[in-house]
Amino acid sequence: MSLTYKGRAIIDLLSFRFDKIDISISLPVIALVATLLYAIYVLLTLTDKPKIRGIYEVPSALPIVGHLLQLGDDHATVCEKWWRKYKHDVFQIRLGNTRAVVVNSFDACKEMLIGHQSACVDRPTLYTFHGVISSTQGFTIGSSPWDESCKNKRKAAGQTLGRPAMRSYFPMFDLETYCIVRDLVRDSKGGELSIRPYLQRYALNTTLTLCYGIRMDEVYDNLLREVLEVGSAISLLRSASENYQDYIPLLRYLPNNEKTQRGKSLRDRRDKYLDQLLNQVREMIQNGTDKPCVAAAILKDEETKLSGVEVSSICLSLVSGGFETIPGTLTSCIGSLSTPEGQVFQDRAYEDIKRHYADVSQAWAKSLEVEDVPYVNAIAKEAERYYTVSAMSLPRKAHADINWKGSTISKGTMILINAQAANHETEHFGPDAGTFNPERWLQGNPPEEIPSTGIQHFSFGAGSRACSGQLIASRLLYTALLRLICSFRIVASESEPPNTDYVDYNQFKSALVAIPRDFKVKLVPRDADVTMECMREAEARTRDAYVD
Ligand code: HEM
Repeated sequence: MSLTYKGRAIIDLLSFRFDKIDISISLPVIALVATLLYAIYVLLTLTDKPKIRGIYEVPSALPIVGHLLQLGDDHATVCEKWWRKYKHDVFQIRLGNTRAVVVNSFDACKEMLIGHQSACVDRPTLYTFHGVISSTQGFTIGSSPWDESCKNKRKAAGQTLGRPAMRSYFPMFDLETYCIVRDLVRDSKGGELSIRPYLQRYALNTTLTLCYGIRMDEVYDNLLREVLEVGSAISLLRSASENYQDYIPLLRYLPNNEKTQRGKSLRDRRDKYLDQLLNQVREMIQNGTDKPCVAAAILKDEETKLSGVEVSSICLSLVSGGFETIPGTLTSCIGSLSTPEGQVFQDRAYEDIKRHYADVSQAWAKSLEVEDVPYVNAIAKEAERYYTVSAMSLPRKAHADINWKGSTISKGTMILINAQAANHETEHFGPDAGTFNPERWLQGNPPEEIPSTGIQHFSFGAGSRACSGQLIASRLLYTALLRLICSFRIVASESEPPNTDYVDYNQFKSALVAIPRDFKVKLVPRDADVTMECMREAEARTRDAYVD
């Protein structure tokens, strides 16, 4: 076969090059350049932990950034897609220089968080959140590495949030849920409104009362809005996609580092209101008007071995633990209940409440003490599952080597729990896992709760670092839902309806805790006289309970 003119020219060119190169000099040079290039590549792909043998690594990581760009804003959804695409429910990825193991399926989350609970009890420390923002008030419990101080703080928080303490909070639950209904009645007047601000005040007042014995009566109180704004901005700075400098150290040294500056400014604003709250407690102690609360107990030196920073950290943990998670879950739950399908659930819940109690007034009073209306419990549990407000939970770190099906996840490796993926796994929850359906938790007619065996969902995490506020959270959800359902039929606005997609309802997917998109509802009174009577009773019960 004869070569074309072009082919011959290429061969000539190649042979010319080879003829001219002195092989004896060029080989070491080529080897050196190759080694250098390889060394640079290794340097740019270096991680805190070496690749874990036997655990699938998601392909196409880039030098320096690893998988950060591919993960985008919505880590939970992207990781779920990778699980389905590559058919590995547990895989490893690179967040810049940090190697992380991502756990996606229900069974794998359970195995990791419960089966290996003592080995994954640690939390990672991040440059911006731990180094900049938390430098003055200490780490919150949820971001503390597993050490003596963390154990003490968890113990102290456990006493405040545990079952025995719950009884003393009945007046607070009563007052705060009464105030939600009171202000909704006052402000709705047949029109439409956004319910989230009322629920934010509810959650924040609860934790401010526990920590400082202080509450705010106004939905748009300045201090209240400042706490919420700063808290949300900090939650955003904790996310990997918003804050590459945590994983790409070089970025920390850029001049005019905007993330560090923002972190410092948020820290200063937070210090200011925390000091203000603590000073108010000091003043109340001096005047003899202080309420039983974490800060007063510690300031009065009542049997505590905690340092000043630990006290701030506990208060901060409780305030930040509840202020977005509770309103996020409740607001989006109300969104689902307000749709035409959701209104059926509301009516059935209302029937169930009336089945359990002689009248609505008794249901209001008892909702503080027990969660015994199955339909309301089912709605709360479904809201927790469906709207997984902390989609990637709080990051964990291996405290010891973990033997994961024959592979070793070495001590110090970051572990990410994809709670959103596990909570919507069709293999576990059935084909309607992606639908808001409280009745999945019920059986029979009249409805009874299906007896719960083991872990129900991963919205509160699980195991040794599970949410410390779970008990109080479920009471807060239950009481508010019961009182709202008894008082109103909640109907979605036609012009500003809720987004009820379990991913898209969240306007900031990169934040640690979801912030639901705005929507409006119309509140149709079920029986205005009965609601008025319930409010009068609650007002009488809670009068003088807490200062404003
Ligand atoms: C619907 C409401 C809530 C949700 C969905 C929620 C969710 C979570 C999650 C996912 C974790 C991490 C668990 C893990 O790593 O396994 C956590 C930790 C924590 N939560 Fe909650 N939470 C809620 C309400 C609350 C409330 C009301 C408080 C306090 C008043 C609170 C206090 C805490 C604390 C202190 C931790 C840290 C535990 C630790 O690291 O040892 N949470 N929460």
